[in-house]
Amino acid sequence: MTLPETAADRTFQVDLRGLVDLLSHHLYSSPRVYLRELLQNAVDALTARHALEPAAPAGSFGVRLYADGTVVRVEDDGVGLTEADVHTFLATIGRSSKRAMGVPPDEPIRGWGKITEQRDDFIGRFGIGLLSCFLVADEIHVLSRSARTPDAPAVEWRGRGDGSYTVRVLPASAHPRPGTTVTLAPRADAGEWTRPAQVHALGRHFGSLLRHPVTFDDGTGAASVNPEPAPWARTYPTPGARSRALAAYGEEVFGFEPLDTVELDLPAVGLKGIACVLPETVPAGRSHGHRVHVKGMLLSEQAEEILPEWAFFVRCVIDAESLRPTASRESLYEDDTLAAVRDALAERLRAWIARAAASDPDLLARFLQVHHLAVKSLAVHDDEILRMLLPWLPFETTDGHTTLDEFARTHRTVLVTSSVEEFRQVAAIASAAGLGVVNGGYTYDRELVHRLPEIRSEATVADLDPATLTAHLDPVDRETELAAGAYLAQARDALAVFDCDVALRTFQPASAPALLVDSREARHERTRSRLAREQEGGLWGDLLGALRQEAPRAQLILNQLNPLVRTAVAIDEPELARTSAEALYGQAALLSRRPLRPAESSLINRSFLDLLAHALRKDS
Ligand SMILES: Nc1ncnc2c1ncn2[C@@H]1O[C@H](COP(=O)(O)OP(=O)(O)OP(=O)(O)O)[C@@H](O)[C@H]1O
Repeated sequence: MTLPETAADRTFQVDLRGLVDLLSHHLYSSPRVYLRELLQNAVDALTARHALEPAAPAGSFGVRLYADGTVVRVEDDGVGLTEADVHTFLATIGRSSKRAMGVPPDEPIRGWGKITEQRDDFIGRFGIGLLSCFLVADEIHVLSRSARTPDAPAVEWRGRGDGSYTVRVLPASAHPRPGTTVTLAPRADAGEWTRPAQVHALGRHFGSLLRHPVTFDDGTGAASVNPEPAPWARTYPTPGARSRALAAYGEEVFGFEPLDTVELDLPAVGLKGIACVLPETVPAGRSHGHRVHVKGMLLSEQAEEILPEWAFFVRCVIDAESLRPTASRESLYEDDTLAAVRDALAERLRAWIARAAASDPDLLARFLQVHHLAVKSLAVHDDEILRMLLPWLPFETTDGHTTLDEFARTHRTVLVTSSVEEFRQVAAIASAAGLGVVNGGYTYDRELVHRLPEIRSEATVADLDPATLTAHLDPVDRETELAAGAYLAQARDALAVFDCDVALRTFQPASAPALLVDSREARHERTRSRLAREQEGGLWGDLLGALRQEAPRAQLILNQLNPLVRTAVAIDEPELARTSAEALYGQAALLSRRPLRPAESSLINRSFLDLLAHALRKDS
């Protein structure tokens, strides 16, 4: 088959209904965004008007919203449109007057210095925002007069959802002043988004921080939508009044009373705002969106990209000049500016933590009480945070819940367990023996405690193993040891099935008859050895055998200070001696609160029944 010599060039046809459907279902989160897009176009038009008339005093041009239940109108004193503009920009989907004047979309933004020069002037850039009006109306009516040519006529554009439009040139008197008026006659099913009260609420929601005057009128009189500048742009009589006002604003926006409010200010990108520290713990990894305004206009309430993941203990409201929103406006364009903003804001939060650590111990304590897990996860990867905060972080220790700093002052060697269960086993006895032990069983804790010598060179940190503990318990005198020899041999024999050694020591509290010292690694090692023995010769046996180390044994340490133990070691009935050793092992295993193995459970049962039988026999 041969192709025709001259293939005629054709133009794509766009099915506007399909496109609007795509936008409403996949780009915009709700039909209410139509008002955001109209407001944003008005703001961009005001920006262009100020660029055209730089001498005009700030506030001389504004935006007026009107809704009376039958129409929604957005009127601005912006730069307006000529007839040619209408054809080029309004009637061509995807074409925007702002891209030509702003930063070209693909031009890379370089370092901080350049960002100031390359600041985007406009919020819009994709040339599709106006289409969002079709989410609530079938026709968009635009009446405009250009400020660029003072004696220009007015121009009217009617665009319809079916893709057709009309343009008419009207006498200047049809729009006496430069600017643009967009009017929508809402569809019956869009009443929810176009009722006067809703338009007013949406106007306040999206436009409360706009720097141009915005009013709302429902036919009964105009009221300001943004009567006051952003809370951080106001002046206050005292620094205290300022921080109270910022906290109150944070509470109004997020619905919680911030633990503290951090002021954010990055002049290089014209960014100002606040970070509100959450007063309650949030599960790590739960994302909390931040409110991002660009040139005062609220674009996103769920932006996550402005802070690194570790900063999940704050929620921010920011207003920036030059962050670039994506077409949906609900997130931000991932460019060098955003990366630099993220780094700089993270730095501000670090500085806040550092300041609290250095000069506001009360605040730091309240912060760490709520967010220590977040800080621990941060400190593991961030040396600076580690250096600043490790001494202040709370840990479970043999001195109760305390900071590492305090703990290291009373204990030259800080011992750390590798599991919560080990800590439970040894805490009381270790502390009676004068040892300082930290529970290293919680996420990050053991790793963090081991890094203590990096910031306190005089501190020594070691893992607590059974041998260390036993070495710190007082031995009994030779005579007592000899007298107990026969009993200890019986006990060792009875407990050999559990790979458990038996020793006699004296330790406090005297009420504790026995201590079972065992570590999770030791138990794993023993399970591995047992499997290797059972599988001897097979492939698994060889593999497990190769992995086998000298299996560390558990140790049952009997307390010579305990009256029951003193009686037990004197038993001369072999059966009873075995049963009492098993019962002491069972009780110590129960106290360790670790899960019992089936053999241990049956041992506890058996020894209990045996002891009961013995007691009853004795009575009869
Ligand atoms: N109120 C207005 N005043 C002046 N020009 C306007 C106004 N509203 C729209 N326009 C013109 O219509 C064009 C298209 O507007 P639209 O909202 O569809 O896209 P955009 O604002 O350029 O980009 P985005 O899709 O990112 O919002 C604009 O670029 C602008 O030239």
